Amino acid sequence: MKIGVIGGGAWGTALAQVAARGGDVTLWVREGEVADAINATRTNPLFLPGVTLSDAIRATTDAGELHDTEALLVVAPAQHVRSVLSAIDVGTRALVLCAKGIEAGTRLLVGEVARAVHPQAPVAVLSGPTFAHEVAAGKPTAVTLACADAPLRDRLAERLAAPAFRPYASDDVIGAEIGGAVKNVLAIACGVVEGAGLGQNARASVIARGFAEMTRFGLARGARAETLAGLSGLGDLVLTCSSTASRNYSLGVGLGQGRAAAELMADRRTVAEGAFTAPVLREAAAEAGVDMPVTAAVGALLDGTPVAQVIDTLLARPLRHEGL
Ligand SMILES: NC(=O)c1ccc[n+]([C@@H]2O[C@H](COP(=O)([O-])OP(=O)(O)OC[C@H]3O[C@@H](n4cnc5c(N)ncnc54)[C@H](O)[C@@H]3O)[C@@H](O)[C@H]2O)c1
Ligand SMILES: O=P(O)(O)OC[C@H](O)CO
Repeated sequence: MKIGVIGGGAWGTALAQVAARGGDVTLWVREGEVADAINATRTNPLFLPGVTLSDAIRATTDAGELHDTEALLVVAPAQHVRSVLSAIDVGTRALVLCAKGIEAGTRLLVGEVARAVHPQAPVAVLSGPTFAHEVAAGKPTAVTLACADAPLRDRLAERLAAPAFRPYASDDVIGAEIGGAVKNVLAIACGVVEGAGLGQNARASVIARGFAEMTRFGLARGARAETLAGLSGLGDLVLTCSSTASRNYSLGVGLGQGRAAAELMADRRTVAEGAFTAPVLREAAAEAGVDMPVTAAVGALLDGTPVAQVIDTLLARPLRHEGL
């Protein structure tokens, strides 16, 4: 199975490196200088510095060069998945969504966006605790690979698997997507706890209560609890809520220090998906009648509400039962 990768950021490049262990890979990238650097120097200095890429990866800015691939890993940022996919003749080839987020305006998960743009294409989701630089370095990593079509899922898993890259099969596509989208917002919240100096107890509480709200939202959208408690949900939540290697957590640290979201987001070339997901997740939760106080707090901070006021509002909420 020849693999195409759409998106030459850190994660697209790392996944191209994973797929290149099993054969040739065509990597579509948006920036000409990134394609040139990959083909000429076997590096992506803009988005994944310090990694020597496989000779089996060919980078291009011409989506037409994806024509001979059988499956496409979609790794553009969530807000750009629609425009990027609209420019590609996908047909009935499998689309493996690897971005984590919810589209603003439509409130669609990226898999739902893919189905809307290419209704003939089968959809899978690859998600989990996966810092790109660790995957590219060959460090042991496990992911959820969710797809309703079991034979296709097995073929994809066999094609991408390696001793240090273990896909775990699931048929809960929506659950895998919701975990990845929501954890980015919760990672911002954990960064705020760090930036505001609120302590380790508070961070653990945000992880646990954040997981409760991820689960409430997921169940309301038809996800299964076991998926949310797996690699793509709790696993990724723990990773990104614990490390400044997470762009979302780092953004939260800045917000917690009282810096403005606009200042923190200005001129950045890398994506912190939680900043785009938080407002749309807040809307989706309200629409579904799901209480998501941590998400609401992150949304308020991104809107410019002072950090002390946001924390006071969270802590002043009425006492409640711990269950969902
Ligand atoms: N980096 C990771 O460790 C990691 C791991 C798992 C999942 N992801 C997810 O993968 C997705 C891509 O993230 P990344 O880390 O590879 O990106 P990145 O931050 O490394 O790079 C930014 C990407 O955005 C693209 N981009 C910018 N403007 C664009 C536009 N107008 N249209 C289309 N593309 C545009 C750039 O070409 C580049 O590919 C995100 O949803 C992210 O949450 C990232
Ligand atoms: O750097 P972040 O916060 O975008 O996290 C990257 C991945 O999603 C971790 O699994």
